[in-house]
Amino acid sequence: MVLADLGKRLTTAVSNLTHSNVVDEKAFDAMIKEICSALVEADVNIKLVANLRKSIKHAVNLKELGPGVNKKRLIQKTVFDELVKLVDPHNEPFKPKKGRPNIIMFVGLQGSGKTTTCTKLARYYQARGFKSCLVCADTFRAGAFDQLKQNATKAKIPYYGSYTETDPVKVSRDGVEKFKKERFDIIIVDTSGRHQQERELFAEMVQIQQAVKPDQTIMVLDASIGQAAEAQSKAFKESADFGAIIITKTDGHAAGGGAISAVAATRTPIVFIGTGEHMFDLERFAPQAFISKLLGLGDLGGLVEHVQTLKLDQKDTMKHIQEGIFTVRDLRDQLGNIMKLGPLSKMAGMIPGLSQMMGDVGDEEGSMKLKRMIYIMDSMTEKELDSDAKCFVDQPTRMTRVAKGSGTSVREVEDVLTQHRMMAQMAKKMGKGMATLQKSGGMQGQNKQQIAAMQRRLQSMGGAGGPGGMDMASMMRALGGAGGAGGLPGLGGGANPFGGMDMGAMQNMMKQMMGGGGMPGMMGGRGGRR
Ligand SMILES: Nc1nc2c(ncn2[C@@H]2O[C@H](COP(=O)(O)OP(=O)(O)OP(=O)(O)O)[C@@H](O)[C@H]2O)c(=O)[nH]1
Repeated sequence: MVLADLGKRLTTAVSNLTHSNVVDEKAFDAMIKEICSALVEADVNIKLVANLRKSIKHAVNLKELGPGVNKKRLIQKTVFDELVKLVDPHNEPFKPKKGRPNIIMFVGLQGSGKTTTCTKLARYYQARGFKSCLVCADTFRAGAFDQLKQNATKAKIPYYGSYTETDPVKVSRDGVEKFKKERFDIIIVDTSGRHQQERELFAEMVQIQQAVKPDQTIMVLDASIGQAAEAQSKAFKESADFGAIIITKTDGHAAGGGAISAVAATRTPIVFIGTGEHMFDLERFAPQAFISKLLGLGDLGGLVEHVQTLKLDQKDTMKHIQEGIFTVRDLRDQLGNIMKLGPLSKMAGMIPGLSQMMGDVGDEEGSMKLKRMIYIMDSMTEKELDSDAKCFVDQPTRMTRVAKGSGTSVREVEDVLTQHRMMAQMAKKMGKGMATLQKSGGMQGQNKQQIAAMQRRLQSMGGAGGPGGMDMASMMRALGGAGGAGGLPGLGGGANPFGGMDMGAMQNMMKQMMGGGGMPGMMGGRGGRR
């Protein structure tokens, strides 16, 4: 059972209850039982599961709930909150600062994914404007330096290592000194893994720590070890003290849930999780976002963060949305950006409900559909692209022309225009939300702050790639005018996770984009723009 299956089981347990007509003790107990057995099967510690069970039962006392209380909502929210608590280490990790050397040392067993993760992390910081580099202090395993070199070259990260020097302490010291002189912001030192039993391994780690004086030592753990993560981290902690953990290979194992909760219980911050073999498959770990994604509720904050990393040009669109406008060109630019973002299946997990909707639509089919939409818009005139698309309603022959030019059908052109209309409606709502907030800002200091924060966020979406993850979810919630936590978005099926935002329309649009039944026999010749 992979982690996604655990998520599905948890989601099904809750939605079985929330979709049933009667929410009584029996149905509630059945839901808790299913949640607990799913967690135990995912190797979550039995004591932690028992605590979660107790907390949910305590928070939702069906007998004492007044008639005005929305039971389903309360249950959804409680389950969500308790799952978040389960994986929350309640501890802030070290945050690197620009303009000074931040030395990060990696420790962990052989094969845990250390070398791969070092490069992923260097690339992560590089993309955020930190001058990053790698030092290979694994002189034990033949080929370790070559592996790091290969990864670093692919990711365009400067590296240091030696084929002849056998003392890892010397190599790490020399590498760090060299990169310090060259004013690197992030210097990552990869160490040897060998085997846990080897005393020399731990002694070596301590010596390297003393030589390079890391600002942060990160331990890398393979998710498949499940709750054994606790014992393994203890063994390492006793020798080479570390400040944070990265759990790798969470893409392949439900036991990742066990590993994450086991580590969280020790209050050691989990800084990132590895979600695949690719360079981009590293996600900042945030308990709420993690649970949200696990339950198929998406991670819009993560999505925006990902977009920022890629420095996509969003300036015009964001400016338009602030003004409540959304042109056809905006849609074209956004679809073009989606194409740059990587496999659709990965992106889909970040958009609430989308991965369930995509169902069996593969990455290839999905991206072909997106490409055809882009071909359609590339066959429009400049004027049409910058319009609100009303010209197509006034003159339907335009659709025939565009269909011909792009090698698609009029039906497909209509679909694109329908999708544009949905986005335009959303933009209008967001624009109104901004205007309302701006108006009321004079009365309440809090609103002023909200607007300033929102404007900063909108600006940062414009490709500036500023540091700090953007909380798109709270922005949307604010724009939608919904106060409070808003329960457990989406789990109930028709729930509107962002207050006034029309997420249903957005989901609909994505559904059509990804799974609209394919378009037989047309391979989309690129029509010329007139
Ligand atoms: N699926 C998946 N594979 C990963 C992930 N992280 C690393 N791997 C793979 O795990 C394997 C081992 O990774 P390495 O980086 O060589 O492990 P290491 O800990 O550096 O091993 P030593 O250098 O021998 O100490 C490689 O095949 C990686 O591609 C991940 O998040 N998901």
